[in-house]
Amino acid sequence: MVYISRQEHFNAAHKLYNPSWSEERNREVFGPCANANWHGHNYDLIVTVKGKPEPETGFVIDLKQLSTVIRTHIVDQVDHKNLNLDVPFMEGQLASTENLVMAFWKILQPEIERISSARLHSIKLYETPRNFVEYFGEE
Ligand SMILES: Nc1nc2c(c(=O)[nH]1)N=C([C@H](O)[C@H](O)COP(=O)(O)OP(=O)(O)OP(=O)(O)O)CN2
Repeated sequence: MVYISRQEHFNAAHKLYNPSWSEERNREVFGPCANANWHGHNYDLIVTVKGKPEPETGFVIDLKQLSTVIRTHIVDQVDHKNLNLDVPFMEGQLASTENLVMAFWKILQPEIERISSARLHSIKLYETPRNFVEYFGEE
């Protein structure tokens, strides 16, 4: 089994805010991340798939095709957007890094299976160079 990864990048605005809480509670829990006028991040997204290299190509998956899938279904939907307001698949969810990777998994898994016999292994999302989340599809 070989694990192969593609990294993509996007910029997006958000705030961490629970609408069922008071302003004070949001400020207490989320601090400056609850700022009413939003803040932005330069996100780095790393998608890893696993499989056996195909004898005819030596590829587990064509990285160009993997990049196209990630860009079309994720990056184009979130880049230069407000994650709380502009992204239908995040509607009603807190725009945390954890919730983003889980939403990305639901979208990418079937798309990767459609183009390849490789399987999605993990999604890693850097919100800042020091804050990142990795998800393996477990419920
Ligand atoms: N469990 C989570 N905790 C936090 C998340 C998150 O998505 N999940 N998000 C945030 C903020 O949005 C953001 O990541 C915090 O930014 P910041 O404090 O500026 O982090 P930096 O790494 O840039 O700065 P340091 O100085 O290293 O703290 C908060 N928590």
